[in-house]
Amino acid sequence: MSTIRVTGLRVRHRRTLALDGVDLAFGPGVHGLLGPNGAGKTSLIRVLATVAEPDGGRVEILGEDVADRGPRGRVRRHLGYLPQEFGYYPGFTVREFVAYVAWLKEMPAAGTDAAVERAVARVGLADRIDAKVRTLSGGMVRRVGIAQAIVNDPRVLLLDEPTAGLDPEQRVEFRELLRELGATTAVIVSTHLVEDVASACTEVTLLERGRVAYRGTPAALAALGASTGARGDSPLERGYTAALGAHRAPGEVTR
Ligand SMILES: Nc1ncnc2c1ncn2[C@@H]1O[C@H](COP(=O)(O)OP(=O)(O)OP(=O)(O)O)[C@@H](O)[C@H]1O
Repeated sequence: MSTIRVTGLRVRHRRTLALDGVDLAFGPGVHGLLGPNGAGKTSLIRVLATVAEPDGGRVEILGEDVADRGPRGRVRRHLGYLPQEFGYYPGFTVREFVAYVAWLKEMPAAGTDAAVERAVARVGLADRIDAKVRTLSGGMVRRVGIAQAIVNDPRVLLLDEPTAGLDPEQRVEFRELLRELGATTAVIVSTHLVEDVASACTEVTLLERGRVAYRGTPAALAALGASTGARGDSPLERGYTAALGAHRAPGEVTR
């Protein structure tokens, strides 16, 4: 059984069809979500995070249909979510903020202190745990965002552009953490950086204008680029361009 199963998913924002009948399934592993601006990545992640309701289709997470309130509440305890724009309380310390999220996720109070310390240590901020969030750099705040997403040891972890704002060293560390988490968790990461996909992802889903343009391993995507002679500075970039080109109507201009 897949951890996440999405069938015929449709999401509309006013006149824009952000997701147009998407069928996808995800199990444990690190799943990279790629696609041009406006492809529908954030719309998909928000529906999976149960913060947005779809306009059509079905979303099952951990075997539960999240359209129903009861199952949705149960599923939320097993979700971790880092939105693209992540709101936090600057006056809280790292410890207070992550503990607050643990409380929101209805974690049993007894284990919370240890879980908060563990999550903060995993993102490399143990020495700043009692610092106020407002005193941290942008990259560190991003790591606090990741800590709050993993504090409940989620079975489904949804990260919307988590590497934005991280420096190269932090990115390398973050990818290691992703690989570790992916061993047991269904991790879905949207990113514009093909390097994130190359090194950390077990599978790639490429969205384009609300549809799935490609699904496969990073190696298969890179191979696609090699066989078509598409544009790009790395094998994966060439694969990305080739997959988009194949999905678009013939003769259409590449954005
Ligand atoms: N609140 C909104 N109101 C109107 N249109 C929206 C809204 N949110 C998204 N859209 C539109 O829906 C489409 C999909 O947007 P979405 O943010 O899901 O794409 P994305 O792949 O995450 O893009 P990006 O890479 O730029 O973050 C786009 O055409 C976007 O303009």
